[in-house]
Amino acid sequence: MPLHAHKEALLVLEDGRSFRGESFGAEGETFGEAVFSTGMTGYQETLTDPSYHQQVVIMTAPHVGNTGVNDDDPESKKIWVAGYVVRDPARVSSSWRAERSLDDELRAQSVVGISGIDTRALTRHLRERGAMRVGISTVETDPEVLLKKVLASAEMSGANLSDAVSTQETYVVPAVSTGSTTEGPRFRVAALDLGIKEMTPQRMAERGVEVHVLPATATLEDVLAVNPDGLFYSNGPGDPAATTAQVELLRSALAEGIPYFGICFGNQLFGRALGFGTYKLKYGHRGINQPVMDLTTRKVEVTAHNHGFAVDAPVGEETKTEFGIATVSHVNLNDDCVEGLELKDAETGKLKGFSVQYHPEAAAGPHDAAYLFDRFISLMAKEV
Ligand SMILES: NC(=O)CC[C@H](N)C(=O)O
Repeated sequence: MPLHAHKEALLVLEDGRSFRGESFGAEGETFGEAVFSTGMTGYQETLTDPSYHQQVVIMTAPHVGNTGVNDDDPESKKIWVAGYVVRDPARVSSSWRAERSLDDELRAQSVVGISGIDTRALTRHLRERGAMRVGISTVETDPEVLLKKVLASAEMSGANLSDAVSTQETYVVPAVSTGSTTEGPRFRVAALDLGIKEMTPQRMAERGVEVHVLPATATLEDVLAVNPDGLFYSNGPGDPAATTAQVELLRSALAEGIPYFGICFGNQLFGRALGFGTYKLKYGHRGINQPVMDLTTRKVEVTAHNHGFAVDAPVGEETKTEFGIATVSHVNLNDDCVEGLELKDAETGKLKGFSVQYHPEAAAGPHDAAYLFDRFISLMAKEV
């Protein structure tokens, strides 16, 4: 599966810096927020993560596409990245699982990319100046003209993107059978799809949970109609500060005493529901090698991340909220950013809800944080 003969492509950042390379994937023009991912594996999972909607992903690993594309690894039904930047795409796919080449897949899904540019220089630029808008074009050769279009493109700050990625209809992911014919699912969870990855309901289902995945527009009545043992909020694209309806829904659910677990966007919205603010990180965390400390056990996990925003909450302090006592449960050891929250009943000290900014469901790994799904089970079982 050799690469197609490619024409020239141009990448222009919002601050005017430009790179010339070759077209990779589809030809055309695309715009989004330029972000870099440090993952060396799992490019299919990255491409199909709905949280990357409206983001142009730059891979810091220089050689991407080696194992081609298969139909088993995607985290959703399509590629969500707005554009893809790879230093040196693999010319040959080599894996018994490969069904197509990455180049062909990007073309088939009309995803515009660029290769052959100095991705290290581009990454260092973003690390110094911060995430910013970018344009990639195979039709425009004048950087000045492309820059004007970049400056007119949508910004990530203030973006509400949940409806664009969420399911329209509720669907059920059944609990994986335990082998016993009499045993039904252990728990039922209402999961709000803000851009959910397929691995998430899967990780719950294999622990005996029946997952009802609800649209982002679901109301409290929709949640209660599931008669859930727990409420879950997924990862997803956009600015948490621009999301109101889902924060209100979560506050109503907490008032009803429904146990809560949130991942990534679900951590940010939990923070907002508890009264904390959120802010945009300079360049965010994206990759599969971020060190996070669980402040209760002092254990460090190596974790998968994809976030550009974070919760502004005090570390090492208890915050009184109308729902109970909130604390920061996890921090990132690279930049001390809040990576998890916990809510306990003010009188009994029992856990009422928790969330993490990173990805316990991570495919292709690491799996250090998978214990958090067991913790959700314990919470629903009222063991913690
Ligand atoms: N993966 C996610 O859920 C991302 C959350 C949010 N959109 C952010 O960039 O921080």
